Amino acid sequence: MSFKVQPAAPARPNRCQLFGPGSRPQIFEKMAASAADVINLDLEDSVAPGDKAQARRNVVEAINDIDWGAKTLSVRINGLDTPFWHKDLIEVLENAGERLDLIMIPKVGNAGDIYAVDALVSAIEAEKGRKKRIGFEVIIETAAGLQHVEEIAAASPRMQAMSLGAADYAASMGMQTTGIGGTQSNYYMLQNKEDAGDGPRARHWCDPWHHPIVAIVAACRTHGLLPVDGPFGDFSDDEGYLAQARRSATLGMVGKWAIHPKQVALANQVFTPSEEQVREAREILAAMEEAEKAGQGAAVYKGRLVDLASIRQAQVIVRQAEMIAG
Ligand SMILES: CCC(=O)SCCNC(=O)CCNC(=O)[C@H](O)C(C)(C)COP(=O)(O)OP(=O)(O)OC[C@H]1O[C@@H](n2cnc3c(N)ncnc32)[C@H](O)[C@@H]1OP(=O)(O)O
Ligand SMILES: O=CC(=O)O
Ligand SMILES: [Mg+2]
Repeated sequence: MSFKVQPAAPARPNRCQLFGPGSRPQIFEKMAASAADVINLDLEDSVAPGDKAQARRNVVEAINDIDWGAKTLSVRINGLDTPFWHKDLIEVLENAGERLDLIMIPKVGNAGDIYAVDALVSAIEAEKGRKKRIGFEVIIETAAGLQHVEEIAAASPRMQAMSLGAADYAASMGMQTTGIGGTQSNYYMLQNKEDAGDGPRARHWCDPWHHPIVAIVAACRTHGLLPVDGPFGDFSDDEGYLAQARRSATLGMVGKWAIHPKQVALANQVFTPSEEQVREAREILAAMEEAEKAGQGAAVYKGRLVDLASIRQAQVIVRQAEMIAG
């Protein structure tokens, strides 16, 4: 470990973030009744430009009037390249009560973007005498955002989480796809001609999201934020969603967005450590306790090596399970 100890991420469940357009108030109560840990009321890309003003009013009313239970409540504002973002902040923060937890900033390109939002939010909080400090979550979904991911993670003490926005990321990178997340048909390795012989050549699909996911996880873990996987657009493909979520969980992400209510249970399933995973982690901790008593730093568990690093790995799973159980 470096002399600088890795800071802990916020200790709150973030397995699923359910999105809903701010211009569709009919679904807000359904969002509140869902099993998502985080609710994102959207003022950005799911709201048509002509509906932005009404959507702000809907969102303020929903924050003030709906019982959101123990959920983390977030509003996604418009990007800093639009004429909407400052009014999103002013109208929401001047009129919504203290129930609001987070502001989500999309298309963040560098730490200066966070600084600008922080300055405006701080001024409104001070003027209105807001008691609870609003936290920030951001979406890494542009080439610049990926290049500056670490400075963005470190940009403000308000920062709590970072998501990968696969749709805008693909557009910004010039990727040849209209799919939102998941497997991309043309991104594959082809078996060597020689190895295939006379038979058909096997294809192995690669993961085009691997690099940004790892970059986001590393930046988040370095600065004590929650790394989150973003949208999976084809909500008729449960298996595809599960596969994407499992890859993200394996790489260290703590949750994934749902852009349809049916995806909430899928995210919760993947990002809640299973009974089997927790049992095995506890057994490893017990095996290491025995090893320590015997004056050993390494032991054998189910025929494989476990050592002091295994304690840290097992603790990730046990702590995650305990935090979710409350
Ligand atoms: C891709 C880049 C991004 O930025 S993603 C984040 C921004 N996008 C969004 O917020 C979109 C969120 N999702 C939606 O607006 C809707 O789910 C879309 C995809 C349009 C589908 O809506 P719809 O055609 O009504 O679906 P459906 O008939 O299958 O609905 C079944 C029941 O569920 C409800 N529902 C729908 N969406 C939500 C939601 N987001 N949260 C909570 N409930 C939702 C519907 O009202 C319907 O309910 P009921 O069965 O009639 O009672
Ligand atoms: O905002 C999300 C995205 O995928 O774009
Ligand atoms: Mg986006």
